Amino acid sequence: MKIVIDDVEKTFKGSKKSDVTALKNINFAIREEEFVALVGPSGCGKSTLLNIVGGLMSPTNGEVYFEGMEKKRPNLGIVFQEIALFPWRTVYENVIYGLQEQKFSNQKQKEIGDYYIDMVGLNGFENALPKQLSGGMKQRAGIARALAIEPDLLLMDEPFSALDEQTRTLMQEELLTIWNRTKLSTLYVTHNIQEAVYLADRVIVLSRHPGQIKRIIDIDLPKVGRKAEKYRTQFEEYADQIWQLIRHDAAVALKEGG
Ligand SMILES: Nc1ncnc2c1ncn2[C@@H]1O[C@H](COP(=O)(O)OP(=O)(O)OP(=O)(O)O)[C@@H](O)[C@H]1O
Repeated sequence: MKIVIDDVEKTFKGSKKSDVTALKNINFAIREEEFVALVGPSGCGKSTLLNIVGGLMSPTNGEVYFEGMEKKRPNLGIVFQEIALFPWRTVYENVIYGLQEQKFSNQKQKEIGDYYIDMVGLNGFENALPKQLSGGMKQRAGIARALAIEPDLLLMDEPFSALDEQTRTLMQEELLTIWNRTKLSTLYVTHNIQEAVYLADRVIVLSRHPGQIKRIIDIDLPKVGRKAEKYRTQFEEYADQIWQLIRHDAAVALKEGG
């Protein structure tokens, strides 16, 4: 199975001002068990592209399809920056939400719910309400909920950007551990270059106005232990290469206010 993003274009119709072409000529595929990061300056269309891949928005031209899949509709796991947990549901009830929707038996819900709560390290907090959780724990609950439906594709839009730096670093490490267990095809939006190099198999760099693919970079480093001393030079070279590609557009975005 692979997810094909085929010549996607998105133009937002302006009211008084002219139309905004947010994305143009976007062509790539997410392979089975591949982690793809999407990076680019503010306003390059990262979120728009993720929304289109997730079917939350239609492209103006082109299409997204799941190749080699027998089911009619793919299962999608979505994790946003601000996880929208149901405030009146406990952690457990939030995690099994998608399973209830899909009419899984109570026993199956419990089995899968417990498995993913354990995977994200929320044991002991099953009965807590979201307001009792820290930011990092909320994100973990959201990730468990997205994983519980065993999605064909995991979509993550800046999932850790609202967290403090230490929590964020820990969550990146945890995500990598989880990913190594689940090996889910993942599209991950971030403006953090280090995060992209740390997590991804491939990094897609977008330019802005219109958002186009500037370069696709294979991160040829082992998934585990990527931050080890012996890879430091290569890691920094990848990060620098990406920054050089983004730098000019990021400076323009800063002047224009995004
Ligand atoms: N609903 C909309 N109507 C009009 N223009 C839009 C709409 N949504 C996004 N845009 C424009 O499309 C472009 C891409 O926006 P998008 O939010 O996808 O970028 P982004 O890369 O995710 O930005 P950021 O990193 O700041 O979150 C921007 O120029 C934005 O102003």
